[in-house]
Amino acid sequence: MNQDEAAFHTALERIPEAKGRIQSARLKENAASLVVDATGLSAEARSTLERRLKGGLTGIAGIAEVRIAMTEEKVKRIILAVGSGKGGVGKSTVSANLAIALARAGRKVGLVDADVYGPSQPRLLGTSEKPESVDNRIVPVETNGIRMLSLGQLVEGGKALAWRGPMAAGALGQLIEGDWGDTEILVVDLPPGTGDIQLSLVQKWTPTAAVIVSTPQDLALIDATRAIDLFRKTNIPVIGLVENMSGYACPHCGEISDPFGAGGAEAAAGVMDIPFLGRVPLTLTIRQSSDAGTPPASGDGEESRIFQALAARVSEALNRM
Ligand SMILES: Nc1ncnc2c1ncn2[C@@H]1O[C@H](COP(=O)(O)OP(=O)(O)OP(=O)(O)O)[C@@H](O)[C@H]1O
Repeated sequence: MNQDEAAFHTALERIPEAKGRIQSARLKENAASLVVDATGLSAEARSTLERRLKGGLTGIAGIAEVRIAMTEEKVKRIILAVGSGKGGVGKSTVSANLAIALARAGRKVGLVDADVYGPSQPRLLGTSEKPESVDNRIVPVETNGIRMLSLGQLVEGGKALAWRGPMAAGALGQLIEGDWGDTEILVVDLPPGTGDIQLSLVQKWTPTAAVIVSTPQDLALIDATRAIDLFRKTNIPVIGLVENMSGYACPHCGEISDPFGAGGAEAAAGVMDIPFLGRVPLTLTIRQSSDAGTPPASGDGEESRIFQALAARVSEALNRM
């Protein structure tokens, strides 16, 4: 190694961001050529690394030019679709809290709010931060230990969304293909039913698996069956059914009553031959904390434990796939 090469390698070692990422470094005819592993870095972190490398090597004796090639191992990302047959069954609430509970269990989680009719994740997660774009990709906002992008962030607050067909699919694409960095599991909160957004998701991004949320009411379950059919027909494994608003725990005496009946979803899951993932009771805490933008799964109460148990079952099912 000549003197210039030694100075080049010493300068490289002094750039902390480059540690463990340099796959090859050569100095030939005053040009430094680097191959850098950028796996898992966001677009912003990638450009910072590139800047630091150029800055750290420019001006070193024997280096007139710095050439950088970034390589990236494709992160294998799980797309977990959360669907329901009809609206108002608590699909967004379950998606948000499931995503947070998965993150608290150590997974790197992103949440896409694809509900064109009523994007509610910014409110549920208590964030009004607008995402920025870097290199034409939207960078998710970070909140409650997860990353999140919502259709609601793409339009001005209060403006109703009724996107259809190509427009909705285009907007969904911007969210799914956002800069998710090293996110391992992307939870997609779908609109209710089996419309354009569901079809686009299934056709273009082929979710790894789906979870269906239903209430114990018969009507919701009949609708849920349709949502399950859509995934089944397109060969997306349904890892299970969550029964939400199952049993009401009286905040005064603790007595549990079942305004919508009990066990309906579990029985239906059995008939449809899909796993039953568990019950989330109807509680005042879930309603109030969700409306206040402080998701119960981020706290330490009983509700948080319920979502942790749900996340453990979902995680197990994903690990088996
Ligand atoms: N387990 C629960 N206990 C109490 N309230 C709940 C529970 N789950 C959801 N809710 C409340 O029910 C309402 C509807 O929930 P949410 O918005 O999650 O439903 P959704 O199925 O996503 O509806 P939409 O399809 O209309 O977006 C919200 O006010 C929410 O706080």
